[in-house]
Amino acid sequence: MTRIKIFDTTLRDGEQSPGVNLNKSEKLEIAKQLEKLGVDVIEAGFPAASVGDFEAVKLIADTIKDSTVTALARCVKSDIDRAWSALKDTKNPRIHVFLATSPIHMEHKLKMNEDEVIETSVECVAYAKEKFKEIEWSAEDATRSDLDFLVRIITKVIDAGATVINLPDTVGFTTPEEYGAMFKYISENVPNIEKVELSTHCHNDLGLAVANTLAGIENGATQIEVSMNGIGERAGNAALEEVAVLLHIRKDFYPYHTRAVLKEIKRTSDLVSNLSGMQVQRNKAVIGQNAHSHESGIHQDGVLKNRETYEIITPELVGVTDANTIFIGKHSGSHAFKEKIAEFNMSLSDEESKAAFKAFKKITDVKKDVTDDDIYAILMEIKSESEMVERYRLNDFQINYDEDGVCTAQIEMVFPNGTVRTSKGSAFGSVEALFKTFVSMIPYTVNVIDYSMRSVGKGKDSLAEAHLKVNIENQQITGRSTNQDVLKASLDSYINAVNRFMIHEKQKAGAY
Ligand SMILES: CC(=O)SCCNC(=O)CCNC(=O)[C@H](O)C(C)(C)COP(=O)(O)OP(=O)(O)OC[C@H]1O[C@@H](n2cnc3c(N)ncnc32)[C@H](O)[C@@H]1OP(=O)(O)O
Ligand SMILES: CC(C)C(=O)C(=O)O
Ligand SMILES: [Mg+2]
Repeated sequence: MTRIKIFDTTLRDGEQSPGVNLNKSEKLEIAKQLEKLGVDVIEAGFPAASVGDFEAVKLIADTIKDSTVTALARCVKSDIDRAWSALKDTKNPRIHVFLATSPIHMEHKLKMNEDEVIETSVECVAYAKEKFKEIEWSAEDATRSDLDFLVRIITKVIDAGATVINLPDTVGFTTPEEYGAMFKYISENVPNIEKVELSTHCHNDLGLAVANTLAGIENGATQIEVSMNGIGERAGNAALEEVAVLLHIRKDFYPYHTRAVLKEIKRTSDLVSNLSGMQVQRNKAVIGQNAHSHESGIHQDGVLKNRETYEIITPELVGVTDANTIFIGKHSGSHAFKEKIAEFNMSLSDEESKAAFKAFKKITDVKKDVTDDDIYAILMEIKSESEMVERYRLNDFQINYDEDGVCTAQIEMVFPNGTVRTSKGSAFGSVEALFKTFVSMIPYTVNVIDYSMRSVGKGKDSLAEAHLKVNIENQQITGRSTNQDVLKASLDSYINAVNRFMIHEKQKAGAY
């Protein structure tokens, strides 16, 4: 097994993501977590870029003990001096210098010819060698560079003292076959190549960053430059968590391993996402919210019988402790639904289970996220509909508005004991009048804590969904109802909360 070193560039290339700006204590916090994650090299920033970045690199360099700390510099003496001032007190200071080698960058950006690029690179590596033992030199835009020019310049920078040669796919242009071939060509044609370590640095513009990184590894790279959650310039860099988990999961096929502590992945990902403000997409490989969830009935049934039918990465492997592995939704089947019912510790007859599953499927057609609360409400509804459960039922209601804007509600209810009663009440709003009238008819003290309404679906015939949180006799209960009429949905959500309270009370008393 060949050991692959992880060079994390979350704090440098990752911070180059548009909109990301980390302060020095945030950067230190991330660096400490990267150290726990077991990364070999932390690229802490670009000290010449700003005073803040210089201070952050210095703070990280002075604090981190188990990882090498490095910083980026152009082939400019003052950049190298600045990097040295920031890094000199760390255990293994490494400088990372770079210069572009592609025709387009040399001609239009640097305005240098090939010989000048070689001379500048050699001079800067030699200058850096006066201070640093470890020098990484990057051929920026290597994948659009002439291979024989790369052979010439790499030979010279190794002679000047470089210890790591990085071949970046700066603009995410290459493909696995081509990137692998470049590493092979460089390994076979640079005469002094055995003196250095080869490194990948892949961008994700064509969605190939991880595949290209793997191709680099298969062709001689022993260091990979990656970032947490794949953040970085434009479409980002190869995602650390994806490559590390890939090498672990497919160790049957790839003879490589890293030092990454995989169970620290989730914590690191969350920290980077929170501090950078770059949210992780739900379907992101390895770490997205959906990465460990199964929604469709056939998959859920398989997973319930044996996780490995549809799961290659366990949530525990990457430190996910709160995975909703069986996501109950529109595509779920009865096996998964039964499993969910069991979580509520409620015994339902076969008839009741079938009715609950039918009601659940009906809701999934109109509601995007069916929560545990929704399922609980369905189960309560089913229970309360069964013969033995007494409950309040709405027969009819009316609202009248007078000239002063006062609303009067009239409600006709069937009581739990079967009697029918009507009552009236007034308020300045129709919902308030309904709530006030209903509460005057029941023997409980109720306080509304929260009431919200949202539309389900689109258009004028969309459904109104009312959510209510109330305190009944010192217990917090939620009520929910969906209807095309907002007032009916509101009143039903109140009645639903009171009925649920009554079921709770009966459950407590051991009635069922
Ligand atoms: C592929 C990458 O990710 S490279 C890293 C990119 N990261 C960053 O640029 C973030 C930090 N950068 C900065 O804060 C600023 O760009 C600084 C402080 C480094 C430089 O700022 P300025 O001096 O104002 O220059 P500016 O950024 O506008 O232009 C870059 C200059 O560096 C030159 N340059 C670019 N790369 C290199 C290099 N590797 N070595 C030497 N010079 C270089 C450019 O040709 C240009 O020079 P010119 O002024 O003679 O035309
Ligand atoms: C500075 C270099 C390594 C870089 O980030 C790139 O080329 O993408
Ligand atoms: Mg980059």
